Amino acid sequence: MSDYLQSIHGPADLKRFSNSELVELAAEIRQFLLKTVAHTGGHLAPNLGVVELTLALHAIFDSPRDKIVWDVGHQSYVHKILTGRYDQFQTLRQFGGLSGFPKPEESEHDAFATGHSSTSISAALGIAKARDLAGENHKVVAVIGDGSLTGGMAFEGLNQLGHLQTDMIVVLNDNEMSIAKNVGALSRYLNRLRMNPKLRRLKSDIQELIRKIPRVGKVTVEYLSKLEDSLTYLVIPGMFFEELGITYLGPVNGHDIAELKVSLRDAANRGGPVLIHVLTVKGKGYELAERNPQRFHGTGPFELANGRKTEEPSALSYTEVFSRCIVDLAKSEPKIIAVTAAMADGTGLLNFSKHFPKRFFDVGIAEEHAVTFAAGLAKQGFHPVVAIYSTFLQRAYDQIIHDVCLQNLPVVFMLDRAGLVGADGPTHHGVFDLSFLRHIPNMTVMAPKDAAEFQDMLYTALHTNGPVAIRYPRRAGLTLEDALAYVPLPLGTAEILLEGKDIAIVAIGSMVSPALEAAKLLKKSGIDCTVVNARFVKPLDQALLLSLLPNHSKIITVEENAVAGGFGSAVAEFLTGQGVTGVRLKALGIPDQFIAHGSTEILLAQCGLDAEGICRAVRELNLPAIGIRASL
Ligand SMILES: Cc1ncc(C[n+]2csc(CCOP(=O)(O)OP(=O)(O)O)c2C)c(N)n1
Ligand SMILES: CC(=O)[C@@H](O)[C@H](O)COP(=O)(O)O
Ligand SMILES: [Mg+2]
Repeated sequence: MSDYLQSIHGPADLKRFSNSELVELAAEIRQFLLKTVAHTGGHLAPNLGVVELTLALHAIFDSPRDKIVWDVGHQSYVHKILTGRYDQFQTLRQFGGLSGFPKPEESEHDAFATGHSSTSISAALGIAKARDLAGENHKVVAVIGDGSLTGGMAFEGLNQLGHLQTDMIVVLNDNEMSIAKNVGALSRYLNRLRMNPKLRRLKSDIQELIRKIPRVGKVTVEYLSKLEDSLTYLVIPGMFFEELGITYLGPVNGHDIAELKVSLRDAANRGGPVLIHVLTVKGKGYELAERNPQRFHGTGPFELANGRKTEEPSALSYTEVFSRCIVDLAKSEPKIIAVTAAMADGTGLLNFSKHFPKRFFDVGIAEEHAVTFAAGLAKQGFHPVVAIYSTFLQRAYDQIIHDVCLQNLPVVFMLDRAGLVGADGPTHHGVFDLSFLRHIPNMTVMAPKDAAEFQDMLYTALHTNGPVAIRYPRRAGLTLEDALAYVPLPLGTAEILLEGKDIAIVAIGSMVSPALEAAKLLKKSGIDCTVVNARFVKPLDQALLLSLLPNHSKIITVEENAVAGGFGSAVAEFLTGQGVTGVRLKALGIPDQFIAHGSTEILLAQCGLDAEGICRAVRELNLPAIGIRASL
């Protein structure tokens, strides 16, 4: 095994490497990736697949002068290692350590921050246009996966790229995988290109032949060039990218550094928009990941020898509860349809897809489409359940308003990963959904305090004639006595869990449990709290809130969502709207800043959203204030 990595401080150091040395370096990087990610966890398989591609990119281009934009950015580890972050790499995804995604604050080589998919072509085009407007001269490369290419934004970018004819390269990293096997007509199309290298050779043979015919006047040249087009379309149906005005190169073997370098150089020399179709193997070089790339797409720490997770997640997660219940409920309710945007496993719908293949739709990475598709189903009498991580639903804000809520359609939104998600960091924290959903007319918004209540909420949502969102966190460790039991909840009803007299803590969802814990601790120091499980952010339990007022002049709300516009705001709006004065209100939640990556325990504590933090806030609020009394 070579020992080159230590000596690479930046991509400039790569320029002196021969192709055979780069091959050795690729092997060394793979070992380093495996050793480190087995310890830290992270997106292993995507990175193992792009080792040669990243080496070739940095060997040909001159970062940071040339800009490389990584789509999603979960495959940027090799780029990080080669751009001066080798020494810090063992801090990957840990609090205070390297981010798992490109981050311009971290390095000048990270040309653009990413985390959500399908943005790279648009961002790179903007960067390339800015270069042209400023009269600068450098190259811009977008690296996008075949999964991310299914996102609508990618096509919006390609559409403008073909129109503007900007000098820019799109590297399409095609490993036939999204997180799961890539699906859809586009994937089928790429497959045809991939399977047809012979036809591609035939195309260049035809072009070569026509070029060799002696020129006999303009008309003949035009005729021949039309003939070339027709023959091309004849042998390769739908040369989609070229039709858009983007030169298509490939397919290229993404594990052959020499071939990659030739293609990248060729693309750079051509100028104008070029797409290079690169074929890679997700998980390359680690047999277990090659065999099961989905398992190693994103992984926690694991044992290298057998791939087993070092820390098995404790007990039950909300995802698992959902997975079981939706199958159970769908057995007696044939109108239930499940929709995912490329996250069948992550959202717990894999189970459903096996039980009800005809009632399950993976639409690809296309959250906007998923929501409007569900709206169409609902309009025709079905009851779609759209399971999308909170952070990715941000994409579909307009579709929720315009296509679902405006028509009051019964679509159920299952917002997994709501709140702080931990190691993925600010691009993935789901801390805005309560704010962006609760103000939409017709929408019902709920958040469960535990697994049993979660089941009741799912049942209630499926028996509500209008849009409903249920948001729940990534964290596991739930218990459930009665596996499949459902109690319908009257909409907009909260519950008092603990009666006290000094202060009311009104908590929602994941914050109910730390609120109860805080109340226990506070009781020991003589502060007697009422604890309310709000259950609904919309409709609010207005009667219960008003009933607190005679005995509580201090109310504290707690939510794992941005304070701005969230649950606490809803309570404050309601109380001020009622003309209530003299109540001291405090809203605890995510402050007005992006929260870093790290363990959720650390992050929650940092935001004051653990029992200790709630105690602190209660004590502060409980300090005597002169002349304040609640009144209606
Ligand atoms: C908008 C959005 N939806 C979903 C995801 C979750 N996600 C992350 S990577 C990924 C698959 C991407 O596939 P591809 O681009 O082909 O990259 P690969 O992992 O195969 O290298 C998905 C669905 C995301 N990051 N952003
Ligand atoms: C890169 C990406 O967006 C996903 O792979 C995400 O990291 C998955 O998160 P979970 O591990 O919470 O499913
Ligand atoms: Mg892929």
